[in-house]
Amino acid sequence: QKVQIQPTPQIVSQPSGHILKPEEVRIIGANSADKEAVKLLKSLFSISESKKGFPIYLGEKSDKAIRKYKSQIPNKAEGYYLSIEKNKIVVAGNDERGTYYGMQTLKQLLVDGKLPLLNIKDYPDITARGVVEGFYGTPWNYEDRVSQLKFYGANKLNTYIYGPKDDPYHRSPNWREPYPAKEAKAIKELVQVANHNHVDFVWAIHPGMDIKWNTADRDAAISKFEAMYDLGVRAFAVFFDDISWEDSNAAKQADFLNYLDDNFVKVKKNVLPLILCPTEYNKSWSKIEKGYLPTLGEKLNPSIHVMWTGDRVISDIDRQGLEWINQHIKRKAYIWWNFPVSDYVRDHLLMGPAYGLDTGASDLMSGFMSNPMEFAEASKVAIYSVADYAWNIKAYQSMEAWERALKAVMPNNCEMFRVFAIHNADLGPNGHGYRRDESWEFKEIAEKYLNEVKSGKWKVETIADVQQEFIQMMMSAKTLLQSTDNPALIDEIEPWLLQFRLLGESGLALTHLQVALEKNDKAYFKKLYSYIKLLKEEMFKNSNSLNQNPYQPGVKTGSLVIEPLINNALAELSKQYAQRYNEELPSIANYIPHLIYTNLNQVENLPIRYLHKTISISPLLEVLKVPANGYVGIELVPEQTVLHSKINMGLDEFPEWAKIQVSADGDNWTDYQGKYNGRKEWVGGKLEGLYRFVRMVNTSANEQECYLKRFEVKIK
Ligand SMILES: C=CCNC1=N[C@@H]2[C@@H](O)[C@H](O)[C@@H](CO)O[C@@H]2S1
Repeated sequence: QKVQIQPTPQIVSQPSGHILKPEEVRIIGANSADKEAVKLLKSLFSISESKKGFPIYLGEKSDKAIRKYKSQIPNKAEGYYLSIEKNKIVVAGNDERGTYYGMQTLKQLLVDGKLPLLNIKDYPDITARGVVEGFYGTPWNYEDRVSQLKFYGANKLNTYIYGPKDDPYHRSPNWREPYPAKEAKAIKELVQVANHNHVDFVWAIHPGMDIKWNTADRDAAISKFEAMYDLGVRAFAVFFDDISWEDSNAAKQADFLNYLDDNFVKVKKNVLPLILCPTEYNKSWSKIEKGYLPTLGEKLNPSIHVMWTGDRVISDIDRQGLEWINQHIKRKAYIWWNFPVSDYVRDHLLMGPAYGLDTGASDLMSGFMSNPMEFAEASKVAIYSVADYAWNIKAYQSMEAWERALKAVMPNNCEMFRVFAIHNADLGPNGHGYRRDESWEFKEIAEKYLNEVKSGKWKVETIADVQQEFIQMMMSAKTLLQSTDNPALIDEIEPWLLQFRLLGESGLALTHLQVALEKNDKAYFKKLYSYIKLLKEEMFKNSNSLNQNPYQPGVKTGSLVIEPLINNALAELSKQYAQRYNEELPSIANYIPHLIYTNLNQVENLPIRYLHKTISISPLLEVLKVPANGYVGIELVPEQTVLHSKINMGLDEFPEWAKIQVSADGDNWTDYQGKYNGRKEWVGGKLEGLYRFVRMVNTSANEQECYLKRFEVKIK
């Protein structure tokens, strides 16, 4: 039988039977072996004081206790040799972390009081593997982080990079200031938890918003690093991402990093190599001829890592893209993979498989970090898969890892969790154009069902298949809401569970509309229709009260297949009702008629929200580049009376290069007079007449930049 080990080991022998868990064990090498490994071993077995216990040899390749097995140990950082035999067990690490990982594997193999007889030679493909808490939004809390660090230890992830954008002591305005006592204490404790789980705690500083290239700010960074060093931090990063491009001077950034390297990292000796998050951090933003990346490649001390998100901000990672970047930065890219981060699609959860990762790229990366969602527990599904990928790249299978991840996160309800996860994977339309597959096992039935609804010739078994899926959604939501195996997870995803249950229920009711038509029961149809309306009103209420945030407020679930299926079938069946009974029912399918209006491909996929007569563009987190005659705005379908508009471009005053304009036909434009309010937002008032377009346009002759923090229009 095949043993299942996470992450997938490099070399495992075929098990030749098993032994029962020894009553008592004797540890040979306890005082020289890695102490966390010893602690883990003692937590698994009862230790006999006398000589008669079952021998477990534990230690690193330089230890006497395992000298006999030295030649079996892979000569790779964090590698280990594990052998489970009838009369002994050997856990031998190439280094301390290797021994610890050998013990983590042994722990996984101890199932139902039995151990398989086998031997393993194992080691990681990628040196630095883990998570960068680098998202916008509510930073993880202390308990989240402790739980994460333990999860990383168990899954052989060795790095956690602390860089939450919304921590004012990581970024502006207080990157120069030491943490207040309470926060400092928490970080000190987290570093200790990290050490107990063999995770390198990397503290990142983000000076880019207001750094001055002078000795004062250089030394401010050093003194902040010293303060973090005093809290136990032994690994550091410097982030220059998402800042205005004037400050993205590669030579200055490189000098700054080299100065920190020469005057802090190299001086301290026990500090890991520095990590830089560059401004030009993906290929779509790079203009090699301008020299940003080549300058970093030339000037940065060779030991400094350079982070990279791939061909785009949110991107698959492949060999070709890695070869491209590595040649320019003259080192192996340290990947910051923007999955399952959802800070640009906050109304969605990303619970699907981690795919789009090249299994032929193990020699091209120095690090692989997942940038997760603000929901720590929910992010573990993807983080688990990233752990499997980064440890053994060629063996990685995203779907298989995903199945195991679901079980790891919800051990007692993984089947119900799977129903939820499979229908909560895609992000919906977004500014990055990044999409994920969703409901892939239901798509075919959904297609068949909708075609049968349209033709009016539906089959009972198709309806039964669809009813089964909708009922399972309700069962999943209810079971998970009442589950106890991971309460922190349920707290995080509760809004989506409530929505998921209602979506399933509305789907089920929908199938009964067909029953009503079959029985020619007009009254029943109308009762069902108003029932579905009630369900949708409750979903609307959820979406306007839960998970509220200034970016993508609300709760979207099943948005790729299930929700459109229900809306399309509903529209179709109410049409059939109208034809049969010559009576129109009020439309309750929730489509938004209004559109984004732009010639900028950075924002062409941004979703439009429509709520209480206000139409708004989903905000962008990154810097928006607007070439001459570039514009972004809203197309009102059909034309409307504009009552009020608000636009926030993240600039202190309204730029002279921009104009706000309106038009009825998209050809003749009129200036829309407005002014800045106290919150540096442009505000425009009521307009006479009907308009179809409202836009911001760059009327200058050069490319300009701004942010798109808010763009909304209120109609009559
Ligand atoms: C290699 C550097 C990556 N830096 C990034 N900063 C931003 C992150 O803070 C966001 O979470 C992420 C998703 O919205 O987009 C870019 S990715």
